[in-house]
Amino acid sequence: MTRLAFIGGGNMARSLIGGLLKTGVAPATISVAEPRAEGRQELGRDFGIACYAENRLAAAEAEVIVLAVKPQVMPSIHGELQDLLQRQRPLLISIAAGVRLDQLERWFGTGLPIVRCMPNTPALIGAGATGLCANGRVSPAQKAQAQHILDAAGLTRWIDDETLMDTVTAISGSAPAYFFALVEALEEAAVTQGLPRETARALAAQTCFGAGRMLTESGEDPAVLRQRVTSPHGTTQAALESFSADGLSRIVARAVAAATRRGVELAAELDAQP
Ligand SMILES: NC(=O)C1=CN([C@@H]2O[C@H](COP(=O)(O)OP(=O)(O)OC[C@H]3O[C@@H](n4cnc5c(N)ncnc54)[C@H](O)[C@@H]3O)[C@@H](O)[C@H]2O)C=CC1
Ligand SMILES: O=C(O)[C@@H]1CCC=N1
Repeated sequence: MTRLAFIGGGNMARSLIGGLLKTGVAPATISVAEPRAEGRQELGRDFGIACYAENRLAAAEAEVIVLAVKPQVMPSIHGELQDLLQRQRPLLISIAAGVRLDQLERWFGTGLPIVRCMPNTPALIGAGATGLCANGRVSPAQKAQAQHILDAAGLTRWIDDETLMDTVTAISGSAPAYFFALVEALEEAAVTQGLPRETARALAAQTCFGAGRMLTESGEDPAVLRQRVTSPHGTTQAALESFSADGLSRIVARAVAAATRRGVELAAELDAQP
């Protein structure tokens, strides 16, 4: 079985590890480096995996290393791993938003096989969505290996043009938060009208779940599903007309552009570092 190390044991590493274990991957094949003692304790307790304070200890013997630290931390971790990486030549998988393949090659070594990917937190329950992009050093077998790891987290799609990875981040990496925000807004609106909060939340959350399942399981166009809810001159039409009058499409397009731009900026900020 592939030996897998995570550098950084935060939210996203938890989500990916949770997804992997649910598909039957043995806990003994996964190790994590996490500087926070509390984080290590939680990961060990929840998943039964080996946790280390030092990156080198977690990465020792790994065939695949998942870089799961914040983009700003990425340039600072290569020093401690460099000789190990040159000796072991593992497949590196970065999940950091914005961080480009050429930056990873510069920091970790130009000869290394590297996959840049963008998963999302529903990976924790196997319902994630991940875009992946490989550098020229990644062999077909390693590509399959990366896909296998991310398939455990849910749906995967390869992206040929790396510049589109920031768009992927904007429409799936960050997007669970958009749906959570919509449910929060629905809940608030219902509470304002007098519905008990618990009832409002349960109804809104289940509706989000149901709509998501219909979208992914029916194979039908979202517009068709929308039309089926929308009776002529009914309640849904009234709501959709209100959304339209307030410029929902424009609001969403602007938000996606802002997230995409922020991905590009994150990489530029790292380029600007001494
Ligand atoms: N949270 C999300 O929904 C998603 C996050 N990402 C990306 O995943 C990466 C991690 O994000 P999160 O898990 O949300 O952040 P997080 O802050 O929860 O996790 C990062 C972990 O790295 C640890 N860390 C800090 N310095 C370290 C070092 N020198 N060596 C090893 N570990 C170190 C921190 O203690 C922390 O537990 C980011 O690059 C982010 O862009 C990608 C997709 C979705
Ligand atoms: O907000 C962020 O920067 C990270 C990347 C995608 C989701 N969370």
